[in-house]
Amino acid sequence: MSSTARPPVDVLIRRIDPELPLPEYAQPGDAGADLRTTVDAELAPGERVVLPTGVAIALPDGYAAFVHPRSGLAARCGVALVNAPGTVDAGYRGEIKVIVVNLDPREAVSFRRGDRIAQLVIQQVEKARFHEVAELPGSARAEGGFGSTGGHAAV
Ligand SMILES: O=c1ccn([C@H]2C[C@H](O)[C@@H](COP(=O)(O)OP(=O)(O)OP(=O)(O)O)O2)c(=O)[nH]1
Ligand SMILES: [Mg+2]
Repeated sequence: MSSTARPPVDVLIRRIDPELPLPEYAQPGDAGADLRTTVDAELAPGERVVLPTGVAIALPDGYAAFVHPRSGLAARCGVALVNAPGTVDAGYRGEIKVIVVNLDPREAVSFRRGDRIAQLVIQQVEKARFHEVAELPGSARAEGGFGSTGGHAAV
């Protein structure tokens, strides 16, 4: 059977921390490559921290990388990313960082150097050319916003 998978995009990566493994896809079909923290950290309930990952990348033009949370950490420990998904621009050459928050109301959470804390999803992104107009074309939704289709109180 022939595969319909597209070939992976080539991304240059620089190891800032030479001892830790590069980001890896845990399973062949995974969308995100796991990122590791290079430092230990303990977060009290409600505390946030910026964790370094020890890697920097150069994406091709027309791509971006998105720093997504790991669902297991969220479900087990209440760990979220403050800016999820974090956006890594194609032109960014600095170390990828992860802005982690402990949303558990009672328990502290600990990370050890090398722990997988987030996942990096690489995607093609469109660039818009904005055309200013006085009136936008009509649509079924029109200006109906949050909750306007029912189920929650409309804002
Ligand atoms: O989770 C993240 C999000 C961003 N970045 C890096 C890559 C990105 O290209 C840069 C800027 O991110 P963003 O544009 O989201 O932040 P900003 O506050 O708008 O900063 P800037 O004014 O530098 O664009 O920071 C990370 O390392 N991790
Ligand atoms: Mg920005």
